[in-house]
Amino acid sequence: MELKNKKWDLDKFMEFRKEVLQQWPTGKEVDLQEAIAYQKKLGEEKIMAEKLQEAKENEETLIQPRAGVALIEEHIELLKFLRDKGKTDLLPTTIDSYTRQNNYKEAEAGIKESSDEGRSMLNGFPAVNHGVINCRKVVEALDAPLQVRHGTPDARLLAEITLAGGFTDYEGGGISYNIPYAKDVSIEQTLYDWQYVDRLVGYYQEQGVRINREPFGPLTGTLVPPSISHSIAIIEGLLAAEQGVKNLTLGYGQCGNLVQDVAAIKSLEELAQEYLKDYDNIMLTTVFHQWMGGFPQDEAQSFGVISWGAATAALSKATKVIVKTPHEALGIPTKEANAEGLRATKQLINMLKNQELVSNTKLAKEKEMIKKETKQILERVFELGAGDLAQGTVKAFQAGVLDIPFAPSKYNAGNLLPARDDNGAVRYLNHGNLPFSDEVVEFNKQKLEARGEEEAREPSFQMVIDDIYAIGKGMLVGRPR
Ligand SMILES: CC[C@H]1O[C@@H](n2cnc3c(N)ncnc32)[C@H](O)[C@@H]1O
Repeated sequence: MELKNKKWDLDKFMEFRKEVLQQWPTGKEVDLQEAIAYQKKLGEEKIMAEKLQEAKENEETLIQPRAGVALIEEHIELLKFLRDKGKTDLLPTTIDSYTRQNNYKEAEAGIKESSDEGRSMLNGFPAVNHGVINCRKVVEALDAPLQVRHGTPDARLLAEITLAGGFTDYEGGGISYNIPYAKDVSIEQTLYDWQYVDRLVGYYQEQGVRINREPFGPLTGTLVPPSISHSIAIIEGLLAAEQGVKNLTLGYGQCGNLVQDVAAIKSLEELAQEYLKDYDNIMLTTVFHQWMGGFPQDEAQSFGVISWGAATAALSKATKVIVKTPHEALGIPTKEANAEGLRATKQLINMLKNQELVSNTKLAKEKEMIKKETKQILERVFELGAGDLAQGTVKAFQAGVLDIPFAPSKYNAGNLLPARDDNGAVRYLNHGNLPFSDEVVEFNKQKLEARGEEEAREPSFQMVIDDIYAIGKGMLVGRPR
């Protein structure tokens, strides 16, 4: 495998497809030309890029849940419920964990078990096993765009089947679905495999079919500083654009301090436009994920966290918000709980329509620092790759120049330690090998020292631990007992 950030030529891509489509019998159902014709016949209400572009133009924030169950009819019923009772604008199909590990045999067993038990024995929809025809049943039963949400390092066959099946948006990327999800999968391998996915989307695009791509913004979802998630999002966006992707949603996971989170979404959009300027006609949107870390057990408190995420998404003017449920601390939500999270979110989005956070010096300062940190990271990534972003990314992880907090992957340095400052904004307690200027290091240090003074304790690893549990315990900043 020779990894470089260069658009795959068609012959190479078509050669690889033969091997990918043999990985499971349903691969035989994929006929690319037929699939393109099928996609072109879809009603506009099913095209994600259309809905996102319209929302962006109207400065609306659309809402979308996560949802997926094992069997087809039940999955359709669930999604219809979320449309009717949850008033969701956009639909997901969350894929089960076996499929995410390419373990289609176990997924098959799970389908049978679910049908025997009369309830979902998988934590998502096993789209590869169901195949193209059955994916189309789901798409045709609903009146909204469907996006594949998962966490799959090798997502090539899943992409082939779901795109041929009429899904119009595909989440993930070679970093964002590897480092936070896998222990021992090389970055070189997943960057390469995701070039295949993006080349497939680029091929649909060149045939006139708009498929949207959404790198997974939140990463480990635990105190990830904005400049880290922005660096990964922009790298995955650039790698996708090189393969011909034109419709991109870049994402960010809520940290919890309003000014920092609004600054994060606005800086993400501005940075992405800057870095993507050499690619024509990119339709860029943003997604804000409601808090991805530990939730309170108490449902009323959970609605507080959900509403805070909804308010922040609206004030940041993100194109869409991914919604949590009051069952977050318990596990997979019931369809009722899922719909409640959506209705609570929609209430806030509606109440905050046409309102915006007053631009002030604090917001400007946060944007400035996020941009500085992100640019300093990306500049080094390009240097390490001698101008090749894919090579630079591999080398940056080896050097700890890219480093995602609390990631399970052995390819992640894990030197970085984030902690909240006195206002709850996420700062670098230890920036590891991130290539930050003295000014940036000093800025983060001072913010944490100010908290230390308030709490009469030195900034320390204990703060990190306290912050990880804080929201679950009803706080934002993990104050000492
Ligand atoms: C990324 C993790 C998030 O995805 C959610 N999730 C994972 N699988 C499902 C599922 N099958 N239905 C609804 N939500 C789900 C989980 O509750 C958590 O909020």
